[in-house]
Amino acid sequence: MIAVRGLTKRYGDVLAVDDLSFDVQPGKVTGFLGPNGAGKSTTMRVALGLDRSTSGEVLVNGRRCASFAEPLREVGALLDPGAAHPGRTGRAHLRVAARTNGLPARRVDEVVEQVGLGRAAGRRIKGYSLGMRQRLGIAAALIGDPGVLLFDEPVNGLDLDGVRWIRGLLRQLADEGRTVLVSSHLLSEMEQIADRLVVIGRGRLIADATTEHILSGLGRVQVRVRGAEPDLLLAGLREHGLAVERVDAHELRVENTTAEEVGRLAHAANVPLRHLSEVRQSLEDAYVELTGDSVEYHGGGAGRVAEGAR
Ligand SMILES: Nc1ncnc2c1ncn2[C@@H]1O[C@H](COP(=O)(O)OP(=O)(O)OP(=O)(O)O)[C@@H](O)[C@H]1O
Repeated sequence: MIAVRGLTKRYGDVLAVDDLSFDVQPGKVTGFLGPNGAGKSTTMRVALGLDRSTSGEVLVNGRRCASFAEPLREVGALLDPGAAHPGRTGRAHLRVAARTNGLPARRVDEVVEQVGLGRAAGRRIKGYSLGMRQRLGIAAALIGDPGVLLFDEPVNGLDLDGVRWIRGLLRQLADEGRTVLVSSHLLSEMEQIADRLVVIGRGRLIADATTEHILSGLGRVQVRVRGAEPDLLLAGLREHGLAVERVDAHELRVENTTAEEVGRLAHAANVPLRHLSEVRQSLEDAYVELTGDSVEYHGGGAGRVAEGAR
């Protein structure tokens, strides 16, 4: 389990993470979602003890990572697949990781097999494709058989086969009861992988709930309507408590209702209609709106998705 508690991280004038708190539970894939620069990598680096928090803390299994004598047995991470020494072979890279964490040499062969690195393990890392580097990084994350795993944008730059393989692996790791946190800036990717989502923007928490709950709250329906007398129609709809906005001189946009309801109210107000349609906002558009101005949404504003069913 991972517990992020009031985490704040400043780099000079840049507030990268701003009083962030959330839990990551075992047995589930938790997606860590936010636009570029939202603070995902910073949170992960602090969690791993690679960076110090300005205030607050991240606990892994109740302790700070820096306090683990053999950290790879507790927590594995894929942060920067380019970080391995290019002149070493993949196998040598993994041997160093095993040795410094008191792990038996056989773990090297086991993880090479598990990630499908095959014969490439004997080649120098500088000749690796991005996909092979990702697999090597994941092998290093898994080498200590840890209960907690952090993956920072693991599907970046992978082909479809690689993406499918990572999805399957994340699911398997969660099904084995491990705590799995995986970051992405793509809602479409997380939608397919994550059981829960922690959404951040500008370092602050925007949403923390099941993926299903967040998705159902995002793709809202709007009704577009054009009538013979827009002013009369607008007044008639507002009278019934509907949120109505003017799109232009002729068209109105009505939130959180159905075309049928708007048609019924227009009829009651005696306004002939020229156009009536329902538009479902795309999830990606909704996500951009949700994360676009996180300050506006923070603290229970209209766009904030609160905790729902677990
Ligand atoms: N070492 C650093 N020095 C200065 N600023 C930093 C440093 N690391 C991160 N930042 C800044 O902190 C903010 C959060 O960055 P971070 O990399 O954590 O975001 P992210 O959500 O992981 O984004 P991305 O998806 O682009 O990786 C950004 O404004 C970034 O420029």
